[in-house]
Amino acid sequence: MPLTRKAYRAALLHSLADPAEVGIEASYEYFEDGLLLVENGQISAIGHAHNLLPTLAADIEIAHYPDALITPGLIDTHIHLPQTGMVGAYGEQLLDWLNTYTFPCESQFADPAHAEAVADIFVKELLRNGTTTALVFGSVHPQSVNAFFEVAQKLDLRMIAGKVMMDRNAPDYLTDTAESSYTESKTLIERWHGKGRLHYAVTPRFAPTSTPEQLTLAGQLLGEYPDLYMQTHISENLQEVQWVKELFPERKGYLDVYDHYQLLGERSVFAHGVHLCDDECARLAETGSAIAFCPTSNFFLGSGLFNLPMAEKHKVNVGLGTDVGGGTSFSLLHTLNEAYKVMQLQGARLSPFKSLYLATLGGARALRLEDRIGTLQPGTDADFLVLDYNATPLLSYRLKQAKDIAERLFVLMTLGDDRAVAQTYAAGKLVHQR
Ligand SMILES: Nc1nc2[nH]cnc2c(=O)[nH]1
Ligand SMILES: [Zn+2]
Repeated sequence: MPLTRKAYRAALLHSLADPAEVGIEASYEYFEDGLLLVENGQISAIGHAHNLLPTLAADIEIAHYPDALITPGLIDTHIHLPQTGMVGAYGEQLLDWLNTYTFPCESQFADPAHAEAVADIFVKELLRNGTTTALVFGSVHPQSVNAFFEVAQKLDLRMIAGKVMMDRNAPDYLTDTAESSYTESKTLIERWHGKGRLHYAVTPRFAPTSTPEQLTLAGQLLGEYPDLYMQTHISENLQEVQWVKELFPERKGYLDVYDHYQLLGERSVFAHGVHLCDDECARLAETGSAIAFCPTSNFFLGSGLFNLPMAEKHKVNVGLGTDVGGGTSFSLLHTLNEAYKVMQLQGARLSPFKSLYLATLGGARALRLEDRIGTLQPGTDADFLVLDYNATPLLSYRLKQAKDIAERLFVLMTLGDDRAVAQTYAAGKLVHQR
């Protein structure tokens, strides 16, 4: 294969570590006039332009963005493909919202043509918003995952997805059985897991919609293949938490249900966790499990405020999730704007560098992919964004008032959204151009 090589000159910013662990200053690296060298889909060098330019071959192509910021691609650790068409469903909290809007909307995925059409829109929307990796819920229908992976494979994206397992407490038209969910998941794993940059996630929707038999088989699947992911929901809404107590009275609490069925582990991601207690956070940390923090969804569905400081205290890995369609935006920039307010309402702060971490390296760590994505380190996949400082007149004017990169970053998160994403690159290829 011929060597492809290209250089990108711009301001460059990436996380090096969690600010909660190393302090803000040691948590990031910033080059005001930086150069990123990409070779064969991977980053091969990063540094100051004045240091790297003299080392480049004379014929190398250099893209220069004097008024833009290059960051790693954003990582969405929780989103639902089949809810693309129902963002903004009015008036309900979680359990009624599922019955009134979500299940009927997801039922449309019985039609493979519908699944293909929505998968196409969904992936375009991810890339338009600068999301290069997502952990994705399909519907109960295997074709939802097939359609998604087909699109992702064509673009050589690093993506993780799974078919929902759901064999009770949902309409008959949308349930599988413990046995069928096992065999259908297995077929999808055989077809997709580890193909290129694709990974499979065993996906029991949440404890109330799975029988003990189904949860047992989900745990069994995880033991059968290496590096499989597990994704589900936990402790999002108080009525939901109460319902789980009634359905599983023999268990200590919500997390203990999943623990009992061996669903915790280093590649397990639990969405929301708004109402988790200290002991549950400690157990998540002990097992290396992660939480997806989904602020726009928690506001929209009136679920509550996620306690990020508690997760930090226990050293639980936390990523950021849009949770579309309970969440209201595909934009992780917009999601960070809301995350800041979640912290404000609890008398805490979310620094711009912690925000950057959550949307990039923190997400990568939650997914155990930090050696591949989430930074601009040499040797990692060239998944990155060009954020345009002049995307809108207000953004442009406001950024000119900003004194340093911390303030510019915070303004990008407050005023920025899909409009700020000028280009998205995946494995070194341009996959979105605004
Ligand atoms: N936000 C959200 N919570 C859930 N809990 C179980 N299913 C869902 C879902 O689709 N969205
Ligand atoms: Zn969700």
